[in-house]
Amino acid sequence: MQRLCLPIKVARRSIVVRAITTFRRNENAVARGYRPIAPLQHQSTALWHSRPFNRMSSDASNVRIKVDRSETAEGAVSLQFETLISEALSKLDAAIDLVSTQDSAGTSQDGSFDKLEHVLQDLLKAIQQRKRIESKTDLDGPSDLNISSILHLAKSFAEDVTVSSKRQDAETIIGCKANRFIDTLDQIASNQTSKTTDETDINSLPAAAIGSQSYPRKNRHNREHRQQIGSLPWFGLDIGGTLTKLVYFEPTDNGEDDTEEEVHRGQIIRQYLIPSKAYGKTGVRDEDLQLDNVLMNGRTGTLHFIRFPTDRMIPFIQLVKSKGFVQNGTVCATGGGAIKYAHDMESELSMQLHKADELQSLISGIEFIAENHPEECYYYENPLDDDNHREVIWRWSSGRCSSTDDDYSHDDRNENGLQYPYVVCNIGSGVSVLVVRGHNDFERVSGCSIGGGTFQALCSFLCHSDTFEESVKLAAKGDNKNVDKLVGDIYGSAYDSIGLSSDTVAASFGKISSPKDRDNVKVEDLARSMLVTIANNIGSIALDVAKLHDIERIVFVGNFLRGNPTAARHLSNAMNFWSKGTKTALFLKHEGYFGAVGCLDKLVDVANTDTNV
Ligand SMILES: Nc1ncnc2c1ncn2[C@@H]1O[C@H](COP(=O)(O)OP(=O)(O)O)[C@@H](O)[C@H]1O
Ligand SMILES: CC(C)(COP(=O)(O)O)[C@@H](O)C(=O)NCCC(=O)O
Repeated sequence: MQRLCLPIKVARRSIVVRAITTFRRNENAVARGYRPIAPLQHQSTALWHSRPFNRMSSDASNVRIKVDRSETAEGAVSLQFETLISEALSKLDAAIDLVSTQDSAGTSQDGSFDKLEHVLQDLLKAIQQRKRIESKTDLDGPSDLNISSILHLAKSFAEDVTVSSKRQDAETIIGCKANRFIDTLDQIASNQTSKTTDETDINSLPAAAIGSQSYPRKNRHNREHRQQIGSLPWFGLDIGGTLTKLVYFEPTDNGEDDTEEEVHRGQIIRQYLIPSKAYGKTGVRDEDLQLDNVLMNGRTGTLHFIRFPTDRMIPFIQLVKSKGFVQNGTVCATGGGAIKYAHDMESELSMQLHKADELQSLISGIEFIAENHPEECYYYENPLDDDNHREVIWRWSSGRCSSTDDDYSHDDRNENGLQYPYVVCNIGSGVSVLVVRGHNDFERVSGCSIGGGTFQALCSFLCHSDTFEESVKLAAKGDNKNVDKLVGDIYGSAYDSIGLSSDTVAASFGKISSPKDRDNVKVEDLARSMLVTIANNIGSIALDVAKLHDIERIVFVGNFLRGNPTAARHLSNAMNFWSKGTKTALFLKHEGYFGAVGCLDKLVDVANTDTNV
């Protein structure tokens, strides 16, 4: 297999991307049966449309490219792979050329960038912040929405390619990513072009992803596209068994096509939400999790993260009604409450709730945040060492092993990042365990009713702790060894022949079975034992799944982990210990918010199809 490399050279307003491209020049491509779909102005590279590829991407398995050497001749595999890469990189190259040509101020002039990722990030910023393309260029080119979207995709694609190329199975992985990348570009292209032509077949469109002469220059924000995906404001709501998570997308781009009503309602929402971090007695905005400059459904904005107990859902609906937050807006909801409260919400708020599947939203949300927040993921070093444990950022997408990450750049674990396949273990009220094999390719393979809800309920009964936060604090102070019976308590030492150290828990709560123990036990120790019991149980289920499916990385999410490093450290230790270091426990900073983000990110799908779960 040829190895993919992306040496990037940045000179004054000229960006050269070199990679494996079998036909970067028109003649070669034509000779191989491909036809240009969008010759670009001001640049040497045309966009190429690959009919074989498009057939593949529209078939039922379009989320995965199967490069199966046993069924496919080596040459055909390479050709297919090279075609994908070539096409993707042509588009990437085209996007870069297009923007660098148009960006006359040249944000990439300083010549100091040596990584594609940095170049693209700056170009993206240039587009988002200054909007110069829209007002000052004389090109009848694509809209800023188009360019931003393409750059966003190009950026994450380029990063993915850079990282994936280091892996042995790079061919398959990059094939998948290329497929997804091009699919999405095609989707953007058809959204863009649908307003100027009745043609829906992408192959027949002269004005594909970028470089078209036929885009109208007015209405660049593409009102039709916006209407398709729902009016502002955009809210994602995950109504869970214990907590409701609300994600609000605050647009920060110029929004020139927003209606007066959308602008007005946005102001009302911002006045209420943004100045405060707490709403009533139970609503909280997690300001530390706020994400700025996020591109979502073609708009740039800030994501705000808010939560409140689900048992406050009815008062919440009344609040939303009294403030008039969502009239004509778009609310996408997931979680069990999206079904349970659908009637109340729709009738009280005179709106239609777009419902999305909880687990699908969870995975979409994880992947969306992965692309937008390079510091999202971390793991623990020395998890149970009170003095020396350390959270280490696991760069799983953008910025992985960037030059700013010297500490980790030689660490293989970081270079791998979060790539398919991975296991997700969601610890909410209950627990779901999923295997994620690729984009849109996941399966819930296990679950367990002993989860975050169990922890808080038992702490409430046994330790009289009224809140989750109090229970977590108690557990952090306690010592489970005073409550749990250890291997050492039974053997007097380790049980070496089966690999059990003397401090391994042999029987949870096993030391407090007599009445006298009961009287002496401290609530902190009880809370800690509860936490360890639950974490070990969940860890064992997640690990079994990882072993069964031969997957190395296990990502733990859910609000049981919110402000609860003790639990995360125990989970980490359990993974290390029981897998003998072959599996890694990863944690995500937006712990319980992925479902809400995912259903918001799926705005296009849910608004169009009105998914019923
Ligand atoms: N403020 C809180 N109130 C109640 N439970 C909380 C709180 N913060 C974290 N938790 C923990 O998070 C769990 C709920 O997690 P979450 O991911 O929101 O799941 P769900 O969707 O089932 O509500 C609770 O069972 C509890 O263990
Ligand atoms: C039913 C649920 C998906 C609901 O999600 P949650 O509100 O707990 O986040 C989850 O609680 C669960 O998977 N429970 C475990 C069910 C079982 O497999 O035993």
